[in-house]
Amino acid sequence: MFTIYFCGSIRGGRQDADLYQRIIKKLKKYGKVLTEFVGSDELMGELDATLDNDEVKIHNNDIGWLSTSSAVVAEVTQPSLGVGYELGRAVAMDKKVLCLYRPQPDKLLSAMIRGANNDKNFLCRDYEENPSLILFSRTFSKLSLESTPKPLRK
Ligand SMILES: O=c1[nH]c(=O)n([C@H]2C[C@H](O)[C@@H](COP(=O)(O)O)O2)cc1CO
Repeated sequence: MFTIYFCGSIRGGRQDADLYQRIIKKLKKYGKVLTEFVGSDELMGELDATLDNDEVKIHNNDIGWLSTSSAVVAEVTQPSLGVGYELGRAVAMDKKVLCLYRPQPDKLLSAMIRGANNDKNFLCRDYEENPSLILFSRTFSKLSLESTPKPLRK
């Protein structure tokens, strides 16, 4: 099953939480979103309770999901240490990554994120308000095709 690890700011600031929820809803058309709670304070509260509000458990649980994910999608407009950390770990795990950024003068995107774009397995894309399904379908068909093993020639 195609699984997606979605990253979005939590302690970095929740002003884009509704947007995360809308993105997650669209992502669910392509596969299972492992971190649906990032768009919902209610789901996050439930998960935190299952993990005893223990930060080591939260961290290890997330890294476990990250390592099993087929692709990582991050909304990076609202700066977040946790999202930056997840992206670094994702690159180290050789994951396929899509970063989504809404350009704005008071929230400039880190060069460590935009500069990681290689138009191959780390994509960084600017967008306005709602990322289109076309962007996801292009990205995921590219990412999933690339990760599909090719049949061996006889
Ligand atoms: O309680 C949490 N649970 C959790 O899964 N995270 C992960 C998911 C988010 O993509 C990312 C947000 O990091 P931050 O809280 O530094 O903004 O970290 C972050 C927190 C809080 O730091």
